[in-house]
Amino acid sequence: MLLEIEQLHLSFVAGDTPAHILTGIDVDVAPGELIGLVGESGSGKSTTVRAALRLYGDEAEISGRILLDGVDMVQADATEQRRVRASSVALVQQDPRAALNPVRRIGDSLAERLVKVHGMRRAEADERILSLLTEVGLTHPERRMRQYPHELSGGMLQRVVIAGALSTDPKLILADEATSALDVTTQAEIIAMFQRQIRERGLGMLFITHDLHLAGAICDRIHVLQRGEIVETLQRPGLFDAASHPYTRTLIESAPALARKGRS
Ligand SMILES: Nc1ncnc2c1ncn2[C@@H]1O[C@H](COP(=O)(O)OP(=O)(O)OP(=O)(O)O)[C@@H](O)[C@H]1O
Repeated sequence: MLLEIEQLHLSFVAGDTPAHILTGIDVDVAPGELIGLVGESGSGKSTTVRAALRLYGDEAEISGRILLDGVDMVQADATEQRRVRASSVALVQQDPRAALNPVRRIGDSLAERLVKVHGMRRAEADERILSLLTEVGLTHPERRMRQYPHELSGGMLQRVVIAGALSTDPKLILADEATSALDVTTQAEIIAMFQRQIRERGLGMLFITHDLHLAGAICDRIHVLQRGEIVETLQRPGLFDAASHPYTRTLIESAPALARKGRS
C-alpha cells in the first residue's frame, strides 16, 4: 500500500478553543489506484492531505495512523518525514503559480530539486525535465525551460508543475484540486495524462476535488467527506447507484444535468 490513513483525527489548537476538523478518516491508496476524496469547500480535503504529509506543526494535534510508502508519518522524526516527502510522494495543488518561483526560469526551478535533493548532475536533470515536459504535453519544451512563469498560461504552468512532480519518480501523487482551475479541454488532457502515468508507471493517486461527477468519471473508489468525516465510500461497479447518504445524493443531484449527461 502506498498510503494508509487509519482513524485520522485532527484539531487545530491555536487560540482558546481547539477546532476539531477531521474525525476518524480512513483512506488507502495502492499502486495503480486512482482514489477520490470529494467534498464541498471546507469539508477538510486539503487538511487531510496536509496532515498526511505532516505539513502542520504545533498548530495541529493529530492522532491515528498515517503510513506513507510504509513509513509511519505520525511517529517519524522531521528528517524522516522530509525524506519521504522528497522521495515517495508529490503534491500538486490548484494554483501552479504558487508552486513556482516567479523570478526564476522554469528550467532552473525544476532542475534545482533534482540537483540539490537528488544529487543529479545539471545536464542529466535538464535532460530528464525536457523529456517530462514533452510527456505532459507541452509544445516547444526547450523554449519553455528558458521562460519565466508569467510568460505561460495557467494550463501550461500546471503541466510544468506536474512535470516537476513526476521528475523525482514519486510512487504517489496527491492531486489537490489540481485540475479545478483549468478549462475543460486542458482538464481532460491532464486527467488523461494522469491516467496514463497511473497505468504505465503503477503510480497511485489521491484525487481531491469538490466535483463528484468528475471523480465518478475517473476514480476506482470515492470517499465522500462532509464536515471532516467520511460519510460514504462509493465503489465500482455501481458507484453512484449505490449512493445512499443524503449528502452524497445532494452532491450527485447538484451538478448541472448537462455535465451529468456528458460524463455518464
Ligand atoms: N491552519 C488552520 N487553522 C485553523 N483552521 C483551519 C486551518 N486550516 C484549515 N482550517 C479549517 O479546516 C476546515 C477544513 O478546511 P480545508 O481547507 O481542509 O477544506 P477543503 O475541503 O480543502 O476546502 P477547499 O476546497 O475550500 O480548500 C475549514 O473549516 C478551515 O477553516
